[in-house]
Amino acid sequence: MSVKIAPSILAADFANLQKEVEMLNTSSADYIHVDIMDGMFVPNISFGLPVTEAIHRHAAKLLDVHLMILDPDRYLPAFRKAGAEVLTVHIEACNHLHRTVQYIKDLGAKAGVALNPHTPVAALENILDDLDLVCLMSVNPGFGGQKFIQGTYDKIRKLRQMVNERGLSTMIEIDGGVNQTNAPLLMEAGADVLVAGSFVFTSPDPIHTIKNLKGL
Ligand SMILES: O=C(CO)[C@@H](O)[C@H](O)COP(=O)(O)O
Repeated sequence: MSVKIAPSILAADFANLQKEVEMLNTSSADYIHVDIMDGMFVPNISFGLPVTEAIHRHAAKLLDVHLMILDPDRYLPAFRKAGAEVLTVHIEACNHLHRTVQYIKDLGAKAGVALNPHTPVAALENILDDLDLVCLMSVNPGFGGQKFIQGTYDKIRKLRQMVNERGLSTMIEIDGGVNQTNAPLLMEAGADVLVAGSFVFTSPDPIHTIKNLKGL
């Protein structure tokens, strides 16, 4: 099975958001990755609920919502209502992660947990069995267009081993600095989903770029 691609809408032309979403609808993308930044957990503010709801209104793809916000429990029902199919919270932003993950599931969404580059995959030891997705950040979160951190490969291999040993179907998602050069290596290391922002949206033909990233 080919890797899933989740173009990050953060890199889209916000002045033509409907057009950008419609373009993704015609592509082989599997999800639309929606980056929510609060200016507190990460040093940037992106957009929030009304924009997510507007993306959902035009999207034929599932929304993979990445909450880079402190105390995300406050907003989980609202983002679910706005169209999130996957809700991913940061391990570094949750005091009671197990409760947060159950809350996401109770809302009927798939539960994801993201790890910053400095956080070891061993931190997932007691929560992994409950997760639908783990997002390994391959850049420090907050901005698109950053350089891929090489140490990510080792984290993917370790996590792939944990997932396989437990017989889980938890997806491994890689987020940040993904491009045509590292995509095959990320797949080989064990990634299931690749988030790609600037590489897709700054390319002359995003539909073709998405197809290439998938290895089709
Ligand atoms: O969450 C983030 C950044 O915090 C990512 O989703 C980026 O938006 C990916 O963008 P590129 O690195 O592919 O440009």
